[in-house]
Amino acid sequence: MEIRLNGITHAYGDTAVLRDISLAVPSGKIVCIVGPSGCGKSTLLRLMGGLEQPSEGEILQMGDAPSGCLNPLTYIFQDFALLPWRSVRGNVSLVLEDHNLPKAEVNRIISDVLARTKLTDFANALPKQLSGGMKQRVAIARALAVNPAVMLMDEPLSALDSQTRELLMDDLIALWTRTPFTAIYVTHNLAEAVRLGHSIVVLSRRPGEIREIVHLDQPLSERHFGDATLEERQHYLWSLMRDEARAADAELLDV
Ligand SMILES: Nc1ncnc2c1ncn2[C@@H]1O[C@H](COP(=O)(O)OP(=O)(O)OP(=O)(O)O)[C@@H](O)[C@H]1O
Repeated sequence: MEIRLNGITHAYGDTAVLRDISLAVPSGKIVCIVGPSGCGKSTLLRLMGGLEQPSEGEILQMGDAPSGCLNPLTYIFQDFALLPWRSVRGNVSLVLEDHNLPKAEVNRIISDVLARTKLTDFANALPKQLSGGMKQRVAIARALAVNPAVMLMDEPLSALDSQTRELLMDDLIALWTRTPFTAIYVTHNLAEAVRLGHSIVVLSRRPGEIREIVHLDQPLSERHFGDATLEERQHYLWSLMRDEARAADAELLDV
């Protein structure tokens, strides 16, 4: 399934947050969204997920969801949002409970997503026993369990330390390489954007407008930490954002 945004403009009261955003998120690709603090990245994700309606413009879902899709649009947040009293398996099974699936199918799905996220040996552990990186892998397993058409990822790695972030990026690349998924990935972190994005949408400061869409052709599986081409792209992104980020920072301090 592809998502298309046509002329999305959004305001909260008198505060203009997004202006005239038109964008296509192709099936099987990861589109990153970067931009200065407060430019409307999370708002854009909420609009795409249908949690809020835009003031102007339309958001289209084109094409069919994948077979076996139980929830077309699924969020992954930075705070994991796990139920502390449920095991890893119990947190994943939660999203399958209202779908009247045969028990054997539920077990098959859970075993599959735990294997894909390397959590099989931790199926019975409670969240408090897990590191931050493992907790986020549970959240990813839970998202994959519903076989979503599009994953809406809001700063999914930003609560993790830099080494764990590297490991999770490798995991996400391995997951995507095995079975390509469609994702919109909001991040502050330009290193994440150039590692994971097939394209990177650079927003201006609020009200967020598209400054540029940067396309990266290098296959995800060939993108590695310290890669010179990626570093060059990262510098380019920062050159697009630097002045606006400084202005947005000053604006926030004035409030
Ligand atoms: N429900 C709301 N009601 C009123 N204003 C809101 C609401 N949600 C967000 N805003 C405002 O809209 C603007 C954009 O917020 P948003 O969280 O989308 O930006 P962001 O780019 O994701 O920010 P950050 O980079 O800090 O995570 C901010 O000024 C924020 O205060």
